[in-house]
Amino acid sequence: MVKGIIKKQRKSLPIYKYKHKILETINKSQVTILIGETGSGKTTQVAQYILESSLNSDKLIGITQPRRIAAISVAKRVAYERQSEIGSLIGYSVRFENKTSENTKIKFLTDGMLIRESLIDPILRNYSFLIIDEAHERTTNTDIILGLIRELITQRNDIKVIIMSATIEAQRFAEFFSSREIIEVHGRTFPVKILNAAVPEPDHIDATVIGIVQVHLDYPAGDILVFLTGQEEIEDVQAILLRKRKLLPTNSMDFTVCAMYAALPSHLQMKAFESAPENTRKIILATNIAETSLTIPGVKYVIDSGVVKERNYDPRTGMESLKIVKISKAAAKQRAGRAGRESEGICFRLFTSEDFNGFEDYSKPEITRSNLGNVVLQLKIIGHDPRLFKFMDRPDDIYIEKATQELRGLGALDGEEKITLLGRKMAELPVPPVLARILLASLEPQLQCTKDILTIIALLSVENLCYFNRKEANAMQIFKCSEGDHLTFLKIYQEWRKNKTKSWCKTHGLNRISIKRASMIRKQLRQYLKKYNPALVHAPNENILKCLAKGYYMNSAFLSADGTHYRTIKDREIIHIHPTSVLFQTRKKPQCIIFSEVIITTKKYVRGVSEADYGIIQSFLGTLKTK
Ligand SMILES: Nc1ncnc2c1ncn2[C@@H]1O[C@H](COP(=O)(O)OP(=O)(O)OP(=O)(O)O)[C@@H](O)[C@H]1O
Repeated sequence: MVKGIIKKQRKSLPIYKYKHKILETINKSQVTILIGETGSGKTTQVAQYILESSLNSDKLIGITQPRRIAAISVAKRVAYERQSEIGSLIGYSVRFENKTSENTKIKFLTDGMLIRESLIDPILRNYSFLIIDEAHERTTNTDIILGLIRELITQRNDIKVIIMSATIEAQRFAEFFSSREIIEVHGRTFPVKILNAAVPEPDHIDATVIGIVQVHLDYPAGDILVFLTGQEEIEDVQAILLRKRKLLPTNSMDFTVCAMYAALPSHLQMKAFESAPENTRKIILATNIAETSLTIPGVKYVIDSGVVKERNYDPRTGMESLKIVKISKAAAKQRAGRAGRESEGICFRLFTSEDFNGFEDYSKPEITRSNLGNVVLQLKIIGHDPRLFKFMDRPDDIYIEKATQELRGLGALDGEEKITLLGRKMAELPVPPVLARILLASLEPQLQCTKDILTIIALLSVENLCYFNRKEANAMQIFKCSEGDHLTFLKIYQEWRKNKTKSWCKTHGLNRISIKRASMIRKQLRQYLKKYNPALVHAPNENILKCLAKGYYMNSAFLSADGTHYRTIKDREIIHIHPTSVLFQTRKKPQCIIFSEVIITTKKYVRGVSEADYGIIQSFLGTLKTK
């Protein structure tokens, strides 16, 4: 009975009509470009078509996704369609979680995981088919994969590649791979009506809350998926909605709220896929991680704020900034595409149609605006020269030069830019090179501070550890350490370990979800370092600061003579300590600081700030000059 329903549903998808053509093209061409509207069935069907055909071999069909939530949820869906347990015929592999077995034939994985597999086996001999899904998203990892595959097909003529995208950039993908095989799949499952705001909304959060309440009160049953920019906004909107829930008319339907953002533990993200109790509407507050590939059962309405948080790196100053920017037309279409998957849907856009016309067609590929430290490190390990590597969109030379310089400074590359043993060890760790360097420095016999550094790195890997904007207490101030934020983080964690209750977190202004996630990351990082047998003992603060300086020496700054600001040591840029830092209002400001990140708003602010070990900074900068 279930099998019959599934069969019928699969046959009803627009892509089904193209099955024969797709298989024929894959058979005759090494690279196929497949373009199709959202919901046409690309993600769930193409790998199954191959599996069911005579093209199938005893090797794997790999299908990549830019995000882990998509890889997991789509794998589960395909396993369901094949009526098989997840992890057997259909599996997935994402960072820190591998659900595959000897029997696995279709493997969903994040593109980051496929890069990790390339580090070990550059010709990816376990695969006979590689499907790159959502290629239009152009994440850094997708772009590296595209470049690696371009190289790979010259070495393996037995591998077939399918590039899948929802947009008309097909021609560019085809040119990049010198392929003439483009298939366009027309049609979508169900129509989605688009309703635009009549006038521009001055505040996207207010507009979102009003929009949610209106849809809830005025529209028939069906869940609502809402796009916001980040964890903090999601938590704020969640709190407002829960307050408003008490004021709802008694005759109206109830609602539940769940969240979906990258820093939320997987099992909580997956809650969005569970159906709400009877007569209750599910409202899912998500970032753009819910933008592509996902089918969230029950969702009939999408509310699109029209904005996204974008990370940009400036190689001239070495600073990274996070800004809320308008989304692209392609992203708006993807967001709308999350409705209309099980039945007709509506997308409420909190921007006018004129606004939409002014959006860029696509957002700029991430690789052209990111710190390339990790990219250069990974390419070096696979054996590519980043300066000659064929990127689909080449980052400016300065991005590669800066990353190479940084890696040399960190000791990952030698004077001739060859990868060092330290560099190889750094690449094994699932954190950016600077943090990997700090973790490895903590193992040095004269520092021996791995226990504490693990905690600090884990806490730096989560967002919004403390609530700053609320009237309640804030853990940073309660556990303030005069040496700065990193040791304050450590103290917070140590205190939390003694008392992990919800109420303790609340009275200490601590975000429980974030600290629990940090604890999980800490455990996983500890696993990676296990082979070095670290002495897991507490270390003096001085050692911890020395260790941090070894990674953050490029992010160091001196206090100005009048004590009002700092200037970065490398580029003489003026920076200010962010008000959330414990060093913001301190009476005696350190002469020299290191910092974890820069936030550019009205001024250039630095966050995650600590007193620096100047001796170490000086010696590191010295080595950089002599190289
Ligand atoms: N978990 C699910 N539950 C119910 N239906 C699903 C599920 N996953 C997929 N579907 C159905 O299969 C259709 C095709 O989904 P699929 O993800 O393959 O499309 P797609 O073309 O890859 O779209 P997109 O690019 O938007 O991800 C959906 O529109 C929906 O009708």
